[in-house]
Amino acid sequence: MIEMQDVWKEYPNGTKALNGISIHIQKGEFVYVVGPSGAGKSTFIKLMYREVRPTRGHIFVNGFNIERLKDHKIPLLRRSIGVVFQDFKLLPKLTAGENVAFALEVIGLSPRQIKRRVKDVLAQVGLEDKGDKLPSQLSGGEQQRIAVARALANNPSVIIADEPTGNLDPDTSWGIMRLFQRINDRGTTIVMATHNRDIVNSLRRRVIGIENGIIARDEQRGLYGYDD
Ligand SMILES: Nc1ncnc2c1ncn2[C@@H]1O[C@H](COP(=O)(O)OP(=O)(O)OP(=O)(O)O)[C@@H](O)[C@H]1O
Repeated sequence: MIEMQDVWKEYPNGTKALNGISIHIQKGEFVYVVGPSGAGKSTFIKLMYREVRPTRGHIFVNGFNIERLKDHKIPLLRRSIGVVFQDFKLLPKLTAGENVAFALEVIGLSPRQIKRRVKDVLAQVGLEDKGDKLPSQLSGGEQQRIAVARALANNPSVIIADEPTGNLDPDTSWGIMRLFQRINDRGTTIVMATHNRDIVNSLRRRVIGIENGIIARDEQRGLYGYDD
């Protein structure tokens, strides 16, 4: 499902972000990516949806060969992956429902199919009654739920989340985690970079620790393991 073979990433300014990463993540897994600031977590995650390209190595995601993928095939890859960010990245002038619909309109569904799918994913995140609100009219936790609904819209086999609880208070963060858990229970793979020690130590799952651009540890039911 997600495989990296000896992947290196050096940014154009010479920063060596990843120095030989090999990893295999199977369908249905729930994986935390942890490590000190600047260790390479975001780079590791961005490689999966080809936001950045590896300097060398091989990456396969959902059957796509990432480094060989032609530009016009990138949307196909991204439709098979839902991405959730720390700062939600909702379009501010669109309502919650329109933000979700936007992810669907690019794939050519009919207006009726879009409407039904938007309703369905908003219900999955518990916000079926907030579809008409603008992001600015929603709390941080609600905005993140809408972002999760948008990530779910195309029924992806993987959800990739980069610090999804980083801007949320503890209670709201747990609400988002319960949502990810439910999504994972239905078979969707979750890869989540996080600095949230409490969550990693309480909701025990596979932990991949990245330090200085390499995999320092990879544990089933691991712990957070850092003091930050
Ligand atoms: N676009 C870029 N150009 C140059 N250097 C970059 C770029 N993006 C990241 N880096 C550098 O690559 C290294 C790894 O960064 P990355 O964002 O992957 O780390 P991280 O583990 O996600 O950090 P954090 O926990 O602070 O988000 C850092 O030294 C960072 O400064």
